[in-house]
Amino acid sequence: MGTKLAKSLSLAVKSVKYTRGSFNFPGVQPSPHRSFSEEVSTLDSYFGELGSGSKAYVMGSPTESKKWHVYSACAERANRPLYTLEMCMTGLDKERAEVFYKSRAGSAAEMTKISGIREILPGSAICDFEFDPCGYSMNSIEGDAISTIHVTPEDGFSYASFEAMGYSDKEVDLGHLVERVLKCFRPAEFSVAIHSDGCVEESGWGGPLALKGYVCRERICQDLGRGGSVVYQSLRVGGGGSECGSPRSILKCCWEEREDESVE
Ligand SMILES: C[S@@+](CC[C@H](N)C(=O)[O-])C[C@H]1O[C@@H](n2cnc3c(N)ncnc32)[C@H](O)[C@@H]1O
Repeated sequence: MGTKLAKSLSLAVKSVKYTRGSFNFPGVQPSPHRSFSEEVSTLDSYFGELGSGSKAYVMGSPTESKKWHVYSACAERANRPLYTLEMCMTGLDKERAEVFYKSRAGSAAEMTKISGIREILPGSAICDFEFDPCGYSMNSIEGDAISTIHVTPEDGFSYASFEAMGYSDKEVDLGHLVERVLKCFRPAEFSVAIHSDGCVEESGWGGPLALKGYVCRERICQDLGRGGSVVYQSLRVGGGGSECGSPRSILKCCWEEREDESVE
């Protein structure tokens, strides 16, 4: 995998990060995605010896069904902090989701425009793609920064993801960026995970998100050693937020512990 490819190019792997939310349908995932423990074992077979070893966490309190999974292995700290923003959105507003049906918008370019996606990062160059009969993906680039969006608009299991890497707290206001993304999809629930090679919590992107119409369910900060840090926040429409939980380390000996990844 990555290590072999790097060696064939006379390069060495410096750092590895694998993250994901909770699967909507955990029971139908193929190997090695049947559990996070299995994913970690597979990743460790390639990267487990990198630096001082890997770190793996399931972030989210026991009362929350949705978790954030993080695997990190790092040989050395990066010279400058690189920020990654990941948003997972479920329960998309039906009207907003309809935009991603070919019957409604004929082309990917049209979907990009009428959904509001074009306004999220206005300076970026977008390569978009529409699926038949529905669904949408785009990749974009802006200088050193990239972003990507994938939309599954089907009612009952609608989902959209937004990921951006290379933008920083100095140039982009996180609250405004997240608001522009939310405007496109109006999800009932969503999470925001920010990773940086430095300390996210002390950066301009590390504070609690205050977004009109949404309440925070939980907010968790996790240090990843040489791998930097992650701030994970989970929000939902309206009231009824829950208390913040603590991250649960599943390092090494604890991997066989089964986690309940099902989503109600
Ligand atoms: C945005 S795509 C997922 C893209 C993602 N990069 C992937 O490869 O899984 C998911 C949406 O496209 C629709 N779709 C239609 N044809 C598809 C295909 N051949 N492969 C994946 N999704 C497809 C799905 O029903 C869903 O609404």
